[in-house]
Amino acid sequence: MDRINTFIDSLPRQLERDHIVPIVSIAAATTLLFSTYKLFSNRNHKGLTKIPVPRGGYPYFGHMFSVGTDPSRKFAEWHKESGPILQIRMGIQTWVLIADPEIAHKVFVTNGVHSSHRPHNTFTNIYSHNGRGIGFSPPEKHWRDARAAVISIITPKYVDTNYMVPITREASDLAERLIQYSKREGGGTDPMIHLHLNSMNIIYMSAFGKRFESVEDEEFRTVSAVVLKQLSLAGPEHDMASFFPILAIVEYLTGKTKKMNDFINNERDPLFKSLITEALRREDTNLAQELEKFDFDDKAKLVIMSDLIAAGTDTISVTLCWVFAIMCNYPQVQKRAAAEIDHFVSLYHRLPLFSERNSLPYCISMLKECMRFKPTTPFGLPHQADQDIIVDNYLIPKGATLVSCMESMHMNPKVYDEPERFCAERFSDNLQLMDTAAKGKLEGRDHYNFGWGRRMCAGIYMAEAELFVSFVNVIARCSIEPVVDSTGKEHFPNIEQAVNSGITLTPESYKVNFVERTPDL
Ligand code: HEM
Repeated sequence: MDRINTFIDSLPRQLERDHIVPIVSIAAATTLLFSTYKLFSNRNHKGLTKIPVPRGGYPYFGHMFSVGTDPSRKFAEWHKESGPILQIRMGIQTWVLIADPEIAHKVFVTNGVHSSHRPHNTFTNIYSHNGRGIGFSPPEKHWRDARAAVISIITPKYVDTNYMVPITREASDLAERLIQYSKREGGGTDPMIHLHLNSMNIIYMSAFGKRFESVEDEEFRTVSAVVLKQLSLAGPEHDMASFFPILAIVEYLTGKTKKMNDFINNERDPLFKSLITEALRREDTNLAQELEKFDFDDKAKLVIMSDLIAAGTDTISVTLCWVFAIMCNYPQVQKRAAAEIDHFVSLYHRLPLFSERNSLPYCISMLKECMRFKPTTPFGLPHQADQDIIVDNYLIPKGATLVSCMESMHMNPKVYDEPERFCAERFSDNLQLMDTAAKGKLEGRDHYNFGWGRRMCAGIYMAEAELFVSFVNVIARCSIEPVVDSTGKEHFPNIEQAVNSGITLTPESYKVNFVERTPDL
């Protein structure tokens, strides 16, 4: 009951507690009736193994209050106790949590036809104008067309021909900015905003044919805020009504759903409309122009562009933010990576291109290990089963939200030796492109950050090109060092804690010094 009271206390202040108690009680009664009905109407699945249910479930609320503020850690704890596949209830929703890549492969790839929907979410429904675009649309014709249109301008060949110059220029600017801001600010700089400008400029150039000069740019700040707000609102914590339908009343009374609608209709849409109009007038080819060749309505075009900017910005900056934090904490690894880059430069008097990545095997393996060690998203983007699925004799019920638990998967001792240890050479025998590894056989996968099956990330090649080129440029120019306070104490970024930012899992905000070691080449 304490947990229920805590929950009630946490609800928006505009609603008096006295109003909420009856609402929640009605909800509890409704669900009890609903559960009883479900119990009697359930089909008989004789001979199947029941998916283990972790401790901590409560009537009506299910595991909602046991999940706590760090669901990724909690799920990892449950997996350790109860196994690699678990079933929990989150209000009226059933979630199936998966920590074993073999099971995930069977669920998302072998049974991909029935495991590629996205679960209902109030915000993503508003965001996507009822299922338009790629990321949150049902796996039907519109999604296939939208995905194909976007993939056509981020294929490896297209990226090599069209984006390598901007990627390299942005990476060089990033290194310079990090050095200058470290000098200017004294006491270190927080790299996050600079990383955001770096990844935003690349995807912005390809989508709209324009870029921003500095992190102070007014428009950059506006677009950046819209992107981050979208990613944050898409998190399940903003969607209580999908777990407890009765709370739709609360969300209506507090105006939460209206605020989401207002944000999309009055902020996101006008911004993207004007960006598209501007992009269509440009001479250089960009995605906005490419989309004109397809039969999408205006809203669909807008959502596709919004998907691309959201998918290609924060994911890259969060990943690099972890990489830099890890480098500062592991100076010997950083030195070895720098030595490998310096060796290339001493031979060719220039930095390596992405197409020459095989000359830097230590850096490739180390980047993969960073992504294994600190996953970019806690759960990828959850899928949903559109019919009952049987895997390893377990019944995954129709409608279940399917969650790939990245942290648990990446710390699974069945897959990785000594998973808790950061081991930069771990992938020395698997230097293939992340794109090839993700799309190939299960045994050849390096990590699972890019998700699964039909909904797998559409931009893996571009993502790795950005990560590699940005990393090489920064480490070639400077060393990443801890901030030293007036008593001489060194302060390292905290890599033990992660902050759940909706879809991504970011490091706690930190400052480090990017100390120049070589001039720009
Ligand atoms: C480190 C960088 C990135 C990470 C970790 C990442 C991760 C992911 C994940 C986990 C998904 C969901 C997969 C699933 O449902 O199983 C996804 C989807 C997607 N990603 Fe990425 N991504 C990254 C970069 C990019 C970039 C650079 C682009 C585009 C240029 C991109 C475009 C997309 C798109 C369009 C989807 C939606 C796919 C669909 O629903 O069909 N991503 N990404």
